[in-house]
Amino acid sequence: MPKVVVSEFMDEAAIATELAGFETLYDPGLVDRPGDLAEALRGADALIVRNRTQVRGALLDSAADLKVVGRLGVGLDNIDVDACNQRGIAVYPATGANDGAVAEYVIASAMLLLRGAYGATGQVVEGAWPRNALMGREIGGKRLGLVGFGAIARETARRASALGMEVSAHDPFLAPGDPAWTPPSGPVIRRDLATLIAQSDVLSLHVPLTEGTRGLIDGAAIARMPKGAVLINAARGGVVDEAAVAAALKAGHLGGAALDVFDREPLDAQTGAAFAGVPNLILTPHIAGVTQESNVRVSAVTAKAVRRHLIGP
Ligand SMILES: O=C(O)[C@H](O)COP(=O)(O)O
Repeated sequence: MPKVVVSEFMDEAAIATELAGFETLYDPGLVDRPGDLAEALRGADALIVRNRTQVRGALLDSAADLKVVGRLGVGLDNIDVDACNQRGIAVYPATGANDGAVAEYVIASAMLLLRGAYGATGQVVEGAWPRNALMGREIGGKRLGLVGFGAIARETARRASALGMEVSAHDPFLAPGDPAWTPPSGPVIRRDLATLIAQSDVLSLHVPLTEGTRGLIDGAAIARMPKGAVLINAARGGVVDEAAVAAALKAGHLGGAALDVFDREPLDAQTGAAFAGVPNLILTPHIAGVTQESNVRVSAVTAKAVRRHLIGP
């Protein structure tokens, strides 16, 4: 009977249905107990993780029988894919299963930050009526710039087009003639990165963290964004210079920012302090891709992939 270890949270119904008959250890706390995880991986055929379990080095050494890693998400920066390949361990990301969740997060953040009307509940309760101060902006007619135009960015573009945004994107890996640039929801303008940064009212990031994308949106890039623009990072921490975002919000150059991902997760006292008192800022704990619905989809896709790999269709 194949042995499966799940070291972070997933939908338990997917374990019950897709991994029925397997010896499955589901312990979402294992990610924080490396010794127990190493012990659990002895003799394990499969490991299922989210984005916190570091699948590399010592962990792989403790998992001599591992054949497959299921990733409950799409980012692979917590997995040493080359080392897995060398050891003959297959890696399955849950491609496509959380696209809609991230796209909705981006659109919702853009609307909240442009409109700026939703932070006044306390004032209204107290009898204030700050109508002029809360006269925000509409999303319709605004220019959305997508840095990276993969599956999540395309879902974001579809929703943005429906809301009347003009959508542009930069993606050096996507050929100019690729049909993705002309989806049924309306054409997406292909731009170089500098133009995209300079001509977007809302700039949203959709790239993995690589040597090529680390620090891509630094202080200089932010300075080239139009005054009042909104920046959204639901991709990976490290792509954006967090201190530069805080400074640009404080200075009033950026009109708003939503950060779901950070260089260091969770924030510590020092990194958190950098954001204290910064206006028009939404911080969320790497949750853009995680909804009740996407958790069900991602878990099912991942458990199915692991099952197929171990025992076939
Ligand atoms: O890479 C992803 O899909 C997102 O970061 C979500 O990952 P998670 O499933 O580990 O939360």
